[in-house]
Amino acid sequence: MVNRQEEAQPESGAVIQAMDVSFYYGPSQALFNISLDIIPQRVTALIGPSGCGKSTFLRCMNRMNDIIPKTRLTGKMLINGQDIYDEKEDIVELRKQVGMVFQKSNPFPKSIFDNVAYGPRIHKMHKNKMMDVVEKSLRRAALWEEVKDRLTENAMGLSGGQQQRLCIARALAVDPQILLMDEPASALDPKSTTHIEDLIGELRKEYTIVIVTHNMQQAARVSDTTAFFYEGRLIESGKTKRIFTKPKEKQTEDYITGRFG
Ligand SMILES: Nc1ncnc2c1ncn2[C@@H]1O[C@H](COP(=O)(O)OP(=O)(O)OP(=O)(O)O)[C@@H](O)[C@H]1O
Repeated sequence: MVNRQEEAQPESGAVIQAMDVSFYYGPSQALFNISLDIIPQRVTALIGPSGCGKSTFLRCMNRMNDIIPKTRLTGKMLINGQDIYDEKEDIVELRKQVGMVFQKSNPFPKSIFDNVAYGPRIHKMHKNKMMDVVEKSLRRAALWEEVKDRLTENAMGLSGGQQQRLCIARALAVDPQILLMDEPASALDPKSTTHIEDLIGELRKEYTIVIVTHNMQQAARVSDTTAFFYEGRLIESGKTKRIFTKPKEKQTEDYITGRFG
């Protein structure tokens, strides 16, 4: 099997470079020799059937798998040319640079304001700047107008779609370069899903986004580049339009035409 990324070659250098990445949960190998360049300020969708390793690969990009005991990565994961698995890597800084949004929104049981201010406080941002950062982040997450008069209310009182946008605002508050999104809309109703997809369209102007999705229509709508995974292997990657219209590999074609998965 060949890892293809012909059209995906960046003009100006990849922001994330996976180089021959394999990943193990204890003795069980979940990823096999993945090499993929992620292009800055674009949306890259990771697609493939359940259990093919999409989330595992996503979590390798900010070392989120480190919290699972007995896991191991081989190969290299470079961000801006730096190996994030180097022993000198500062994990707190890494997670600031590479934000993450999960399938199930997970606001803290605190006020809307405190949710967004959480990261900036950890990074010791001065109190005077906090209100500006909270407003800017909520605006970027397209939530400000809905919550500006209730910032002190508990975030758990927001709707599911609002909670997910709050989690996006929380991730943006520390000014990341990259945003990882693991099925960010799969628990939401169609209207909230559209809202999140529109938001991704806006955010791609400023951030590099990698999104895991089960939903192929969603991948086709929101992403510039698509990478298809199958059984822990990267089968094919390239421009989304090409992947969905002229896949080169039979497994990709079978998947996008709904023959399996
Ligand atoms: N914490 C874990 N411990 C052990 N094995 C795991 C763990 N998480 C995932 N795996 C295994 O790794 C493989 C890849 O799983 P992963 O969740 O990355 O796939 P996925 O493509 O994101 O699937 P889904 O779309 O169902 O979320 C699967 O075989 C899964 O069982």
